[in-house]
Amino acid sequence: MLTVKDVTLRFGGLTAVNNVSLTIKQGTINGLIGPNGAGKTTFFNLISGVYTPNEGEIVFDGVKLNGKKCFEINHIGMSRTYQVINLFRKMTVVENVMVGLHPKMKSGYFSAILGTKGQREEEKEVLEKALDWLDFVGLRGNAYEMSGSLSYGKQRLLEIVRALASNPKLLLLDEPAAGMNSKEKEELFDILRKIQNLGVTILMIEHDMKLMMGITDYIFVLNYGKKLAEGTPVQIQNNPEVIAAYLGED
Ligand SMILES: Nc1ncnc2c1ncn2[C@@H]1O[C@H](COP(=O)(O)OP(=O)(O)OP(=O)(O)O)[C@@H](O)[C@H]1O
Repeated sequence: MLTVKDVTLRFGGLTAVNNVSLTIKQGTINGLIGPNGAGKTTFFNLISGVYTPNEGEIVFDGVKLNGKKCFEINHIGMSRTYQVINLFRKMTVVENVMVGLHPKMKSGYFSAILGTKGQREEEKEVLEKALDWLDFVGLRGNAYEMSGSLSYGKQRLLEIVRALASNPKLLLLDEPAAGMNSKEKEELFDILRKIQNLGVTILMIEHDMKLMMGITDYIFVLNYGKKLAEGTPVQIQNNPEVIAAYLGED
């Protein structure tokens, strides 16, 4: 569903992503790992349209992405979360999810201003859908709290569900478990499985190796901008080059 071919991105003299090729299969959970500065977030920024590659090609669901803007890529079915939490902190939890749903609303700008019956009904539908999504990640009880007042782990879940609300085919998660305690990580594990069961493909950056090795079908390893290895979690854990560069002997 996603094919990246010989992609390179340079920041001046620094080659942050260096001739990387990979393929992601529909319905799988994929990990992207590697040491700090390896180019993982830059790689996410490339496939989600924040940057355009200097060289190479990115094809998603049959569409070439090079040169497309983030919102266009979102429309064709890719959504993402960020390493730094990026919620509307002064909006309620449910409103944050409604923002994720709004691009799908049918009624136009003028009916929104005039508050027509159709528009009010659609708002109600959007609210109900948003509440259903909150149920999906166990946040319905927090629906009317300010999102900025949620615990860190819950804010991460809210980011994920907001990204999911636009019904992506591919979901990119940048360090979803960062700052979570072990109970929250267990919940995240179950939620990731549920997302996979919805038919959504996942690519995630994560430093928690227990979570990564337990949940992913396939892992890609970056080191100094280059792809060092790819394989199943067992293959990656036993790869001497990956152990030397990133995982360590333990
Ligand atoms: N906008 C930018 N301008 C210049 N250099 C950048 C920019 N963004 C990232 N870099 C550099 O590109 C390299 C890759 O960074 P990137 O953030 O993609 O790594 P990462 O693998 O995500 O690291 P981490 O695990 O620390 O988040 C680093 O050397 C970084 O300093």
